[in-house]
Amino acid sequence: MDTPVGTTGAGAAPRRTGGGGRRSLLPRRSPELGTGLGLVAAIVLFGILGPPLTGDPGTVRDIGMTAPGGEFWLGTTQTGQDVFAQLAHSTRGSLQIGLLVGVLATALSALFGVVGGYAGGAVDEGFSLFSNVMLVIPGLPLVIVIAGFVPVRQRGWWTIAVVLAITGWAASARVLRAQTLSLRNRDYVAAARVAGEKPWRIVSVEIFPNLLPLLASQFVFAVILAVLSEAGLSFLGLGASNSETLGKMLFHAQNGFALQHEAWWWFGPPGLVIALFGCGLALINFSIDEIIDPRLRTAPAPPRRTRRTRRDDTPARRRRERAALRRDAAGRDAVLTVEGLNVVYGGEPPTHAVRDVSLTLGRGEILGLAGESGCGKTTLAYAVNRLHRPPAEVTGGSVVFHDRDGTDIDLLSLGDEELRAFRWSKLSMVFQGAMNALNPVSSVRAQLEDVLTTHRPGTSAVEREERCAEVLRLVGVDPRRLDSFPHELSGGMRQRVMIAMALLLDPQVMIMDEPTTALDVVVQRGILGEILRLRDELGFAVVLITHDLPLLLELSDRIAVMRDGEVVEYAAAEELHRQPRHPYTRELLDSFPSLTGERGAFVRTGEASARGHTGTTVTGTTAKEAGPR
Ligand SMILES: Nc1ncnc2c1ncn2[C@@H]1O[C@H](COP(=O)(O)OP(=O)(O)OP(=O)(O)O)[C@@H](O)[C@H]1O
Repeated sequence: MDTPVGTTGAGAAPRRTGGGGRRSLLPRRSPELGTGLGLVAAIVLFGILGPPLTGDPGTVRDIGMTAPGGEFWLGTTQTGQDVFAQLAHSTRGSLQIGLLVGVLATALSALFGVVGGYAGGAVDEGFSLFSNVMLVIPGLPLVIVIAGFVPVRQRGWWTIAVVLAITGWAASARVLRAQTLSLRNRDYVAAARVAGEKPWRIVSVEIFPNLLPLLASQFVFAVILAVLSEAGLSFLGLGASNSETLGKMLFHAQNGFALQHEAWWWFGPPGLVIALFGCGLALINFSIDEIIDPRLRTAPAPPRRTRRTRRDDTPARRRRERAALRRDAAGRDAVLTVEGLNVVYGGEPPTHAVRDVSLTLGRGEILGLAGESGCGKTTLAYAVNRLHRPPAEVTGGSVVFHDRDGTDIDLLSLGDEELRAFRWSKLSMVFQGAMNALNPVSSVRAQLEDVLTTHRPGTSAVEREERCAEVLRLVGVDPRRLDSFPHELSGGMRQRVMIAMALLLDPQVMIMDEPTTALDVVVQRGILGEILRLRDELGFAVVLITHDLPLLLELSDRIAVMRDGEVVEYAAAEELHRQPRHPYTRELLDSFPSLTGERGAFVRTGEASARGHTGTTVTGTTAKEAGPR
């Protein structure tokens, strides 16, 4: 087992979380889903098995209207017909219509919405026009007119279903079209197009699966609406002639003066079945997203672990460690202290993504987090800022922010409102893939001003304008770009705008998670150079996350090397470069050869920068400049 190396490396040896166990493919069993499935399954079973078991619902008996009991569980109608048998046949009839309408309406909306949206041009315009026309025609009157015109003998259950489907697909098509237009421009669809995939394949393999949650809920909605609409039509005497339905039962109950005779068993059961079926489908609808989209399947929270996973957890040891952490900041006041942080993603099996990590960030320091993909860098950064979401859970440790005014803020115990006020004003974050983090339909001005309005509501319009222009200037973007929309900016400019946004409230710490990954080397270096300059100018501290160890060596004051969630080495960048102590660090450094064949063509001077930071300044070239890796 590797032991951590460095000044304050984590104390625990690596542990692996449970090996076996199959990942759950099913959504979390929620009470809504269980109840919904139970209700719908019971009604469907009743519709399937009921008719053969209950016999002919039309048999007339000379017993008149009788209350439930004895031979007839739900009593009889005026003509002595068995209400229970009628209910079973009517449930089957209504289900048939509901199902057919669901299938037809969903297919029509998918055809007009998805195909039109993807094809674009004249096809889209034609389909859109047709959908819009269908949308403005009032549904129920049209159904009544169509159903009224169809001769009674031809008005079978399928005719009613077709009529209901024709009048019920257009709204869904509009929603699907909008979603398809958005998906069409996603990178993975562009990649499929570039890879030469045929349009039908792109629609069915790349786009369609992403629309499934929407389609499924539209299907459910169409079924509910069809059952209710059919009941309405039958009640008006315009229902199917060849099939018993729940609506028809209600129609006959009304004609037989069931209400006046207080024969609740005649009209009550069909009404109840309609209501329960609608309820069941609505409850399933709640869970549809979770059933279809694996990203939404949150596993149950992992069992709470002990707050400390260290063997020796005595207060004396903790005091010693805290003192060591403070000493680590080497001449700098600490602005952030992370101690023994543990983060676990619950699931089957759980992933212990951050293990007992202890770090100190000095005021104005650039602390690099290095390590291969999946070692827990992003999870650590999110947990520090309390941005982690279930199934991630902080199972131990502390994160303390040491404010300029001398107060210590325990981040893990802040309430929601305090946390909202804290984030961005004291600790801001530039996210991985931040280029895409700007809202495409808001101007740069609106997005920057939004931050000021939220955190400093008292700021006047003029002050906001000045501050926004100032931060843009700081990051090297012309303030005239305030009125631009994100799509009018280059990737590098968008990234600079994101950094400007992170600077707006003059934070003391900035966490940057792969801030320049998607940019070319020249732009990347330009932006990182700006960050160094701004750090010197404004004095904020940076936690910089990247896979690029040479870059970290160049920019950071200290570097923490992570592996399997643990910090295995934590040292000054210079020291780590010259004398890597942990075999994994050596392995990482050796994986970045320079063109000259030597490890990284850096010449670190080790001099303090002009502002007195102990950060190491660099001359010469980086491995990145030296050539491709
Ligand atoms: N939502 C999640 N559910 C379960 N496990 C997750 C989840 N997100 C991340 N993990 C796991 O947590 C571990 C750490 O992931 P993390 O994204 O923090 O790594 P990283 O070092 O930032 O990787 P990269 O550099 O590729 O972004 C990985 O094993 C990953 O599989």
